[in-house]
Amino acid sequence: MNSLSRASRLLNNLKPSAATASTGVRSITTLQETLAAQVPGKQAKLAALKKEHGSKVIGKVTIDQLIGGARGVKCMLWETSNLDAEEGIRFRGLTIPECQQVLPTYSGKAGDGEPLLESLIWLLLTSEVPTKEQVDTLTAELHERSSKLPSHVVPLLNSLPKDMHPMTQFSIGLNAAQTASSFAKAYADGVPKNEYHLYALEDILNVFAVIPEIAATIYRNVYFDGVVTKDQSLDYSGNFCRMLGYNNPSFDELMRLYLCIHTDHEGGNASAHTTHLVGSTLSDPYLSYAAGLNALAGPLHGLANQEVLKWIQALQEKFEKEGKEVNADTITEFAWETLNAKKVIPGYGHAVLRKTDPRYTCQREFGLKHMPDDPLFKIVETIYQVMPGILTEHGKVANPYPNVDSHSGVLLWHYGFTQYQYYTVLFGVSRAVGGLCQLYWDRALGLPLERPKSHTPEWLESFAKNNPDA
Ligand SMILES: CC(=O)SCCNC(=O)CCNC(=O)[C@H](O)C(C)(C)COP(=O)(O)OP(=O)(O)OC[C@H]1O[C@@H](n2cnc3c(N)ncnc32)[C@H](O)[C@@H]1OP(=O)(O)O
Ligand SMILES: O=C([O-])CC(=O)C(=O)O
Repeated sequence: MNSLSRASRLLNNLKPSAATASTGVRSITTLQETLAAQVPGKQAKLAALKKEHGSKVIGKVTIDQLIGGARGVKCMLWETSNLDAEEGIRFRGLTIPECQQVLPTYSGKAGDGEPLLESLIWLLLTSEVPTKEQVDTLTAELHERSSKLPSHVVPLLNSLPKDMHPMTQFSIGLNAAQTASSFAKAYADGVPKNEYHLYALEDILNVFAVIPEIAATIYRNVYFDGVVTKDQSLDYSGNFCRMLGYNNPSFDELMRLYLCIHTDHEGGNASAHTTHLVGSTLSDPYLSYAAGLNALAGPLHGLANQEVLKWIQALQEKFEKEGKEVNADTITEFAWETLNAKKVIPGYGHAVLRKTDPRYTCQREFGLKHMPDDPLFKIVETIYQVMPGILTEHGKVANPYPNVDSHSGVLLWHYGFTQYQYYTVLFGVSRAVGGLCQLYWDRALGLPLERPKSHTPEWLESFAKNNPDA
């Protein structure tokens, strides 16, 4: 088969069945059609930018930055979101409150409830705010694609030791699902590079579709009976909640909010960057995002949400034993013990943000609305009152304010979701969306292998010696 007919066959396969009504008349523009219309223009724009301005200097790099984890070094193209140190994240230009105002919700009315994850997938991929009808077609398509989880994955997950960390299991599960990759097959078959994005999109939508079952199987296996029950009459998040074993409309709303706000945080964060880096080698989207999951599993990144709960549990345990109340004074005492032991306060600080994370703020607002009297919610509120002052006094931290991980666990705990070792898996279900929507554009724009330059300490010493005024 020549590559043109293969590509047009793929495009036909990609059209969601729900987009064509039972009459066979297509009434709305599908996700694939929207993207197909955008790709040539975006490719041309990027080529023009490179041609006209490619040699312009946008920054310098100091030795501090080279040693210090490349903070602030501008070296990555990222379409889907942008992070401002003061304001926080914007998804395709929209802040979180703006997304909450304009994106379709479960009730169908924007602003009435939390946005659907499918709305955000559409927004991040296309930069357009979808209609509820468009979102519904995507929900139906993802439900249909969920059958593409290879049959060996659940038995493999069932065979894993229950005490293996849920993130390790998640990574194994997604790596194992890679046998279904269309991208890997297409590459092996020798498709031309201008078609890579078509196969990448196929894989990306399939990853979105199958990861709830991987994640839910891990949860049900490790903590319960291993039984996963779907309800595909619901949206992506609602169905995921049923698969996890939760059936509470308020928890469904929390999960919609949770899954939307954790999706994307521009390109430099470790999980997104890893996905982008691994994808740049033309590893397929399954392998690329499995690598991203391994980055998310680190305690300075996504694992911090479990560490926050662990920290609060240890705090409660200590003062209960001592017969003391958990209040501003005891929290301050415990925070100083942590800092003096040269450990971090989980959920505080950030590599880019210099103000309270708006993802913290919207979760706090959810808490104020749904659980203002919850004892753990109140502890988090008290921590928020004292911690910025403590960290400022400590004097090392560039940002003394809370990040997203500081609040997420407490909200889950309120609904009885107390298995905090699992929390980062939920983060991983959401982060797939940001990392992989960008990976689609990486391939559509033909971005090259990522390969920055490193230097030895000897080179740096000699550079510094020979360039006293640099
Ligand atoms: C989804 C996310 O990934 S959000 C981040 C989740 N991670 C956490 O919440 C873990 C706690 N926070 C941290 O460890 C850090 O703030 C990070 C990793 C998020 C950012 O790291 P950096 O950009 O290096 O932070 P910063 O420039 O403020 O670090 C300066 C010093 O303050 C320390 N510091 C930063 N945050 C904290 C904190 N919460 N508690 C104690 N010390 C801290 C750093 O360890 C560093 O110490 P060092 O000079 O001895 O190495
Ligand atoms: O931006 C970062 O470095 C970390 C973070 O908050 C995220 O990835 O969500």
